[in-house]
Amino acid sequence: MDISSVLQGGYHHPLARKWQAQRQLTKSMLMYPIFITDDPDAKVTISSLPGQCRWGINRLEEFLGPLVKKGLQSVILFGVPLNCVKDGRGTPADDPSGPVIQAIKKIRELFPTVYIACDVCLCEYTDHGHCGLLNNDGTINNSPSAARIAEVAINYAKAGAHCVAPSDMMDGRIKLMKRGLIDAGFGNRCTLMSYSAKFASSLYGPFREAAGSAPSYGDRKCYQLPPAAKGLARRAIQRDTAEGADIIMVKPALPYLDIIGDAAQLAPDHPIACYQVSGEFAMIHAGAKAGVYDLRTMAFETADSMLRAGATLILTYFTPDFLDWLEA
Ligand SMILES: NCc1[nH]cc(CCC(=O)O)c1CC(=O)O
Ligand SMILES: [Zn+2]
Ligand SMILES: [Zn+2]
Repeated sequence: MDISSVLQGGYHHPLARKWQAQRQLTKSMLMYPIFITDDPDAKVTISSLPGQCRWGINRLEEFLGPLVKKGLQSVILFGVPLNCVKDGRGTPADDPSGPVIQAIKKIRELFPTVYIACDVCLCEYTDHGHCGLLNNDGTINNSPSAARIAEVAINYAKAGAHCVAPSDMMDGRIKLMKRGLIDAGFGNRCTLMSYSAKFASSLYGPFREAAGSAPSYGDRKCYQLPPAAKGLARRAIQRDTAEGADIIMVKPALPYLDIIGDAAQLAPDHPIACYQVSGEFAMIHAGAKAGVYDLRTMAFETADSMLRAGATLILTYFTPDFLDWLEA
């Protein structure tokens, strides 16, 4: 054989094969999305998300304690209010006695080492289920929506969140939120992670069931990106970087690896996050159950693809599994 023909042959040993990775999955790269509901004693399984539950704040010690022991370092909170009165402006989102603010305080008290991010959106809290405030004709009213969402984020920061992550997709929200955080004294105490390139995907179904956040009419296509919109995604990444986002996120992850690559190229000095969403998680489980592949092998293959594309942080429901698998 010719010298220049040898490629894989030079890396025959498993360790040498590991060195081919530019970046390897570590526990610090994992952020675990968790659902907090307003019945403090609840532990309710979410049938569409294997192994995941809605938790009440009195159960957080039992839920997170074993994971923290295994090396869990960060979570992102989603509120699932079932007993509150929803309205047009999503008033329950930052109710001081609501599940998110209560959970921030509880987790800080129980697990001071855990980094707490909060998803910021109104869809779980509005009576119409859309992510912002509406005009009379039912369309999204962008500016008051962005202002209300920034207000919610600041209240999460005040409650002790280390990171706020707006997933609503209103234009201009990052600038408003960064300004608001600085003015409220959180300029150096709260990270702003933007869901910059969030696509109108078919992969959010299990989440909407888990969070009770499906829109009561219409869809989210006016504010989330069309799946084919590479240019818009690139512009959104550049805009959010300029508006003060500290972390850029791409969501979903697996069908949008090229966008993760674009983000890494457009914001090379920022951490790049990607969200392996509920439908991706359910799909990987379904395939494993059908005997298409081994669950663990496939989970690592998808995570590796995201890191290879340029991600430095992965939001994934596989976090508890990865904590076990990375131990072995
Ligand atoms: N703003 C709501 C929100 N925040 C995170 C997700 C999806 C997360 C997942 O599917 O795991 C969604 C769903 C949506 O936009 O409809
Ligand atoms: Zn929303
Ligand atoms: Zn959201």
